[in-house]
Parts: sequence; structure tokens; C-alpha cells
Amino acid sequence: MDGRRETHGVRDGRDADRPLRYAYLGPAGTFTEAALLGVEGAREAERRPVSSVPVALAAVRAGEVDAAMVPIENSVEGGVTATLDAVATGSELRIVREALVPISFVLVAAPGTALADVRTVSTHSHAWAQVRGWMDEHLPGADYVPASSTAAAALSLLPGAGAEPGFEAAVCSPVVVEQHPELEVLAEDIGDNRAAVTRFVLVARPDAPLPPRTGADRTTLVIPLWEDRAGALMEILEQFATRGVNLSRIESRPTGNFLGEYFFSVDVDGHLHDARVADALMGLRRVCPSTRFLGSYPRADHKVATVARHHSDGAFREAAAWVAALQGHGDPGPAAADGGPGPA
Ligand SMILES: O=C(O)C(=O)C[C@]1(C(=O)O)C=C[C@@H](O)C=C1
Repeated sequence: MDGRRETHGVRDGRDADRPLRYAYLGPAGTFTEAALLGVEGAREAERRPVSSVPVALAAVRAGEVDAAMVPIENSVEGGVTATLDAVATGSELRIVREALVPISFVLVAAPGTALADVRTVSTHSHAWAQVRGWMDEHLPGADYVPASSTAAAALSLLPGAGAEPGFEAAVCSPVVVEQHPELEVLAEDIGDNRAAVTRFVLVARPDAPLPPRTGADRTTLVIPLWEDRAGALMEILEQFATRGVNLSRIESRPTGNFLGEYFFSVDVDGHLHDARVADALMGLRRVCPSTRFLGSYPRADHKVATVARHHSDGAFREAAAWVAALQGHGDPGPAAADGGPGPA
């Protein structure tokens, strides 16, 4: 495949003659790049490494790229707040697919460096959080310098990289060592949790085609708290519980407007074309009109949701037909008093 004409679900076919363009947290060698390279056609596409998640998403919004690969959740550290915040505000975006990348870390340094020489270590903050146990044991007292990514920290240790980096070692993916064998590997497999996995999402503009339902799908939503009052969160959760929609992630994030104002970032099992999910969304729209739909897309682990018979598409269809038949026997009468969007 030559990267042309195939649009891989990130844009419609209108300008299918040019190659797809993807932004990702760079430089080459990050875990984010590994996630992107797993996308069919990405190796032949134009790949733009950028310095942060907000910069990647801004490039999507500005139409400079077709989609951006960004981390959203790590099995050890939890939600990636830079991503959760950047997709929740600003113009709308759509998640069109997800990718899972197993995470393993190496400690690297400039050629000729020994572990005993290391006083300061640099890496991405999420990576640092995943190697703290190893650091406490093997480099107690080492100072930490935050970097924009794991690979950015490692590459600044290469001979000829430029200014003095200000640290002796970096935590990065083994892929960086494959690309730069001149780096000294001081330790391998230093993650505190050997089974760590990061989930990434491919984010496009809102006119990207909705991925078809597969039966093993996920839907991502942003739900601002409509009112600061007792039971508001319960009312939101009820929309899912009463329709048999399972939540696989829920996080509260401050809106940044003022102290105490929060939104919920939520992943649920199922697709917009599942009747139970669509019905829950209608309920949410009523109790929380500024709910944001971020997309329905296939789960990377292909895990099929367990759905009780009374929450199946057929049960919703049958119930809607029953009510319609009952309504068909009478006059609807004058329009009910309408309080507009939001709770009465
Ligand atoms: O710095 C990188 O290599 C990234 O791709 C970012 C990132 C993250 O944001 O969580 C991705 C996966 C790892 O958990 C550590 C860092």
C-alpha cells in the first residue's frame, strides 16, 4: 500500500489523493511513535513529531494533519491528564481508534558512563512515575529533570546533541537503543510493574467517519457537572446503570475555570449504534446538555461487552414499538410545558 487513497478512517474520501498526515509526541523512539507505527498505512504516511500532546491536537484542529496519536491511559499511572484536558475543551475532536503498547524501560547514558556516575536522571513524568521503585533501590537520591518525552531525554545524551543536557542518564524505550546503539545501556527492564501497558488513541476532526460497530467497542465521553448539588453525579451514573452500560474508566478533572468546577472523563463499553448506549446518551443530554461525544471505536483488546437480554438492541426496539403502538391510539394533546435544555 502506498499511503495514498486509503483514508484509514481518519478522514472522508474528499482529498484522498494526498498521503495521510499524522502528528505524534516525538521525537522518533517514543512509545507514542510505536503506537502510531501499529496503525495500518502509518509507515507510508507523513509523520510529524511534535513536542507535546496539546501541540499534536492543535495541529489536528488547524487541519495541518489528519489525526494525532496521543496517550490517554496507563495501567500503572492512570489517566494522562494532558490528553484528557486537551480533548475536553476547545473545538470538538473524534477518537477513531485505540492502540495498546506494552511498556518496558531502559536506563541509558552517554558512551563511557557508569551507573555510579549518575546523579540526575531525565525522562517523561509518566515514565518517571513507573520507575520510582527501581530508582529508590539502585539510585537513591538521584535528582529528576522532566523531559517532553522519553526519547527526547535520551537523544540529548548523544555525543554531538548540542548543549550540556544537565543530567547523566535517561529512562526510555528499548527502541531508542536499537536506533542509537552508541548509547550506553546502564540497566534494562527497570519498570516497577513488568505488565505495564499504555493505551493510546488516534484523534481526528469531528467530520471523520464514525468507525462501524464491531461488537467489541468503546465510547468516550466528557460530562461537565451541570449543577453543583447533592446527587448530580448519581444522576449521571444512573443514565448508564439503568441501561446496562458498563464504565471502564471514570476520572474527574478540574475545568480550570474556578475551584470546585469539574468535568468527568468517561469510557463506556459499547458503540453509539448500540441501543443501550444511544439511550444512555439521550438521558445524559437531558440531565447534562453540554455532554461531549468523543467517539465510538473498536477496543484494541477485542473484549466483547456482556449485555443482559433486557438491555439488548432487540429489547429496546420492542419497548419503543410498544410505546409507539400505545401512542397511536390517542391524541397527543397540546405540547407539554417545555423548560428548554437542562433539568426543570
Ligand atoms: O515519552 C514517551 O515516550 C511517550 O510516548 C509518552 C508516555 C506517556 O505520556 O505516558 C507514553 C507511555 C509511557 O507510559 C511513558 C510516556
